[in-house]
Amino acid sequence: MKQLLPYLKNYKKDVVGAAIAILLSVFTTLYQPVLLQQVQAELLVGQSGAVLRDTSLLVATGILAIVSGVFNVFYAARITQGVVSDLREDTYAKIQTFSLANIQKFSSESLSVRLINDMQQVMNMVMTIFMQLLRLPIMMIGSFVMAIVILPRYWWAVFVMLVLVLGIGSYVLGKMTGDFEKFQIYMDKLSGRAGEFLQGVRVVKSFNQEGQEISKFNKDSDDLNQINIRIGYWFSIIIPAATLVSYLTISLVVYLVGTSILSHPGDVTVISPYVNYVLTLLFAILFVGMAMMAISRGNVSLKRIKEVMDTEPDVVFNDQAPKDALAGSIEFRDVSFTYPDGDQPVLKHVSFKADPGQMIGIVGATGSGKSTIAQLIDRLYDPTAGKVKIGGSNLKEVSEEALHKTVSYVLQKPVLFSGTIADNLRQGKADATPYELERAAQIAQASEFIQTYGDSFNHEVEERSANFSGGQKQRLSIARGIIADSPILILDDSTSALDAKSEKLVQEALEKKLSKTTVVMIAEKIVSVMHADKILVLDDGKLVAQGTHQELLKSSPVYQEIYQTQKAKERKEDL
Ligand SMILES: Nc1ncnc2c1ncn2[C@@H]1O[C@H](COP(=O)(O)OP(=O)(O)OP(=O)(O)O)[C@@H](O)[C@H]1O
Repeated sequence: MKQLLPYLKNYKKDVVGAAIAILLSVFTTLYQPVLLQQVQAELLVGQSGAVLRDTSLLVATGILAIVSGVFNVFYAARITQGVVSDLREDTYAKIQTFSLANIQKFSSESLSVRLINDMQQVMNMVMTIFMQLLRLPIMMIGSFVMAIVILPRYWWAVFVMLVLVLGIGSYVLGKMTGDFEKFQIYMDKLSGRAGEFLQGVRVVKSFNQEGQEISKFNKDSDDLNQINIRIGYWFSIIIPAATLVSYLTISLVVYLVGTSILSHPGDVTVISPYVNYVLTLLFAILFVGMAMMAISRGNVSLKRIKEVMDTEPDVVFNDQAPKDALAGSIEFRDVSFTYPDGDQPVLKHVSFKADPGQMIGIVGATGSGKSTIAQLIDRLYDPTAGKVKIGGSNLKEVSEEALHKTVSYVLQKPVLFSGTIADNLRQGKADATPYELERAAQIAQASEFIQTYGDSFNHEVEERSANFSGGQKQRLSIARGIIADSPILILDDSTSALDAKSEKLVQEALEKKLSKTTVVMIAEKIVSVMHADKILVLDDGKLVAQGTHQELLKSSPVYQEIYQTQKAKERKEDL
């Protein structure tokens, strides 16, 4: 809860407004039964002037209760919206500083549940605090004291009732707290499941896996339901049990007052306000129970948000370093790397150099560590051991801006965002001119299909880029990578969905038009990189050979094997 205090400071006036409104509202609630008792007593003795005065006062306190209630809601809502939206923005900004390793540790689904569902729970908690928390203890103590003051002879009845109802409430709340925690964890799981299905919907459909996906989803949904039912079950016990205890107390007191009315005739006027105070006490306790539930639930969520806020980004940039682009050289010096959730190194003592303007090919079996090298060049992760340098500087000493100006990374799986084609290309260079858009599209062999759209670069990309083929998406993401004219361009198997002719055209265009750019080309097929200035051969995380195609054919058995296997396969396909 301490975590919310700095946010509350921005809403001091609203907090004061809410507190004043609550105090007024509590005062009117507790004062009304006293006025009622006075009116009854005055009616019995026929004091019509006093009846009129106190009835008017009763109406006035009623109006005050309504007005203060409205103001209370107004201020509480302003505080809640303000505090939670500030907290949400800060949490989102914090997530933006996370490295891939940070995100992987939480899982992207859990982060989105924390940003949306957990924030909603915190919102309920803050609203409850400013609507109920100050009011309820005063109401509880006030109605308890007033019930004793107006009927002191039976003080023990209301005391026993209080103990019983509080006992039931704290027992039930204790049972529920663990379930709130489980609820949020099941929410993470369920939204992870839904996210995975939606991302892989094509695979699910083509492999006819809908039935299996539905049963997995239903199982997680049932688990969530079970928790919800259990929470509802405890909730359904607390209200009838507490109400029963209160009505038994009232019946007992009415019976006791009835049997002793002759010796205490004044008690007639006490019954109605007494019932009022006992019921106020009951509702105050019930609302405290509900408020405690909202608070305990909100606290669970706040703890989950705090975990995000307290996480230090794994990758920290040097903000003091120059912001200009660096030269296009790359050096790996004895680099080893293990993924945060892995137990085996996926890169082992890798060392190589690339000079500005060179084309570097990286080949190796699937899972040999090719993409990992690319991710280390773009500093998505830091090496576990060794150094990665670009432009002669250790990446740990480079500013984030300089790195992003120097390295352009075209991912293995092309990702486009909803918006127009131009919007997507301009993610590579925000102020790209139409000429630059066209040049990048031509190099990536995307120009031809873009021109088939009447609206050309203004053609809309649908959500998850569903209106483009795999090859078109790859061409557009290559164009986005090219447009910035960065000194280093990484193409991570980025031409795999292109036909052989288009792939060759992209390579020729890259060689001709980006001759000063250091291109790191990761490829499954050797034919895609055989013209590179240097080819790195990876085998199970180790750099087993490096050199030109001709050199490797002579010196590297691994390279020869890959090349011969691929050639044999090609021949078979040609037949
Ligand atoms: N985010 C990750 N977390 C944990 N392990 C990972 C992660 N990404 C990759 N790996 C593991 O690291 C190893 C190297 O993966 P990498 O993606 O670098 O291989 P690759 O040579 O690019 O493979 P491919 O040709 O199939 O793309 C693999 O064993 C893979 O399972």
